[in-house]
Amino acid sequence: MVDYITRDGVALLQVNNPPVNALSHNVRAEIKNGLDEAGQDKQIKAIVISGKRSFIAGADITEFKSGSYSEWPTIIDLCDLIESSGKPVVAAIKGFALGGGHEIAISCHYRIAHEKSKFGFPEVDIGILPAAGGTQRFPRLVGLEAALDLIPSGRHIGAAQAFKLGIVDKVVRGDAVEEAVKFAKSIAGEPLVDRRTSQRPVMGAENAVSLRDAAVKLAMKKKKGMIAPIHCIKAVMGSLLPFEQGMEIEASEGFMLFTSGQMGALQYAFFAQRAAPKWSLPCGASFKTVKGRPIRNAAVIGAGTMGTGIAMAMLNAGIPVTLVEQDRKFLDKGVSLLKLLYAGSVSLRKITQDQCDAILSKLNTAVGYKSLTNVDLVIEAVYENMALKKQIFAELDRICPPETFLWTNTSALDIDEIASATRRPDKVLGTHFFVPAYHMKLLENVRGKLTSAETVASAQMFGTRIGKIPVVVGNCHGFVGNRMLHKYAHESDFLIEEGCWPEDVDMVAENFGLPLGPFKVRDLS
Ligand SMILES: CCCCCCC/C=C/C(=O)SCCNC(=O)CCNC(=O)[C@H](O)C(C)(C)COP(=O)(O)OP(=O)(O)OC[C@H]1O[C@@H](n2cnc3c(N)ncnc32)[C@H](O)[C@@H]1OP(=O)(O)O
Repeated sequence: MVDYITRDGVALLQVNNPPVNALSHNVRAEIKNGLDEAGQDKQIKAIVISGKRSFIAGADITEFKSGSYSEWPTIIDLCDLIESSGKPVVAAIKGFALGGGHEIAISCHYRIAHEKSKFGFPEVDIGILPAAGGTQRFPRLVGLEAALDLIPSGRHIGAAQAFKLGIVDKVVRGDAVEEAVKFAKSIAGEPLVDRRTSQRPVMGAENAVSLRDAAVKLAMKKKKGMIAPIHCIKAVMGSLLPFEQGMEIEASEGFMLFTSGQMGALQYAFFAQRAAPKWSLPCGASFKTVKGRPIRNAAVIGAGTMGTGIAMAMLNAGIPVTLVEQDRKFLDKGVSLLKLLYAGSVSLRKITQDQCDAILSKLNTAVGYKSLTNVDLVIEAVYENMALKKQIFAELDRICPPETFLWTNTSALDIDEIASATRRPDKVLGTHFFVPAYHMKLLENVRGKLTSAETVASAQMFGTRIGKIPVVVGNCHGFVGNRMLHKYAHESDFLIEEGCWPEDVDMVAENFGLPLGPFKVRDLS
């Protein structure tokens, strides 16, 4: 799990724990053994810590449930051992240095990073905080302001920004490990006293109160209903005290999170999101046995809210899209809406004007279906009317090549009945997008009784490609998402009958953490 390699006076500890080099208990134990061995070997003058393929993506999240995250040696122990090492320790970072991996990196005396590496503290999104000294060392490395930005937000940053902030000492284009070994040799024997992060002062302390208040305000807006960001902020503020006292504050803030229901729920969601795209069918076919067909180009029928949203989701992923309407007036309206949304993204600086132009260059439009003779996929997104959908599918079946997938965006209609209008029911599937389709992550891929495994595999692959979390569901009224939503909607309606105002119901749901309350969602569709 951790290879120990010696190179001309340098000990290289290379973590090899696929898929993401999480710091499971065995890994921690082997890192500690490697540090001990290197410390005792008189021939070794410096140590490099790296990861095979990628650096370290953090603690092993499964251990927060099992409890073994707190078994000796913990990540706290490792960070202390690394920082107090008498021989220089250099982190060689490629890929991800996240969470506990980032904490290990900032406990090293130097950091050499590949230009494409990524840094972050995503703990907040799984309901905890960087509890291995991250809330204490990070402000000492980058200053209070940057720490209050990056720890409560969980945002990843690239190597260039990490260098600007002082996280990284050198950014390299070539092999970070080779560069780090070379660098480690060059600094062997140099004093380490000013390289120990925990011994540094925190920059920006004079503005502590205003920085804290701004961070709290932002966290309450951006991570509504979540308790972890506030505990992160409190722990970071503890860094203004001497290091040991700050560590105690980190531990007590961390304790409240490690025993919270939110931690359990967010970590359940972390694994559920990764499990959802893995599908299997009663016939035995599964994501392991059946390969999907890549979608090279697509058409969307209907330029309303759903159709334009779906087209945008595909355009964002670089898939050329033809947006189709029966009437030029509706088509123009849809295209204007789509352009307006992209212009909004440019003005909010989410994308540049050049990126916007490149995206829009992949958009074609058509009135009628005649031009759809060379598309891999058509997604129909007209309003929920069975007769209309069947008529469209019959026509698409006549015009599109026999291998073209014909998928329908429906939230409730019977996929088998729609498929019966075609001679290719094996290629028909329901794609239930959620409003706004360019943004919402969930995609229900609804399997009809004759939908083939290849079609399911292709829809799942397509979903992942356009940045969704695709889930295969059965063909029944309301599928899964709307069956759940119906209960939620009924309860919201009962509250209105009992005298609440819709805006009050929305406010409670939003304070709980939902981006939009139930009545605002209904207004959208
Ligand atoms: C008293 C002691 C106190 C100790 C305090 C400890 C403080 C430290 C806390 C932490 O470090 S918490 C963890 C922080 N890190 C993260 O949250 C990173 C999570 N992972 C990711 O964001 C992504 O996986 C990635 C690294 C960006 C890679 O993304 P990619 O899309 O390439 O892969 P995934 O599909 O997400 O993951 C592949 C595979 O790996 C599993 N996995 C990922 N990260 C972890 C992890 N940290 N622990 C355990 N397992 C992890 C993931 O579930 C996937 O599994 P499979 O679905 O393939 O089975």
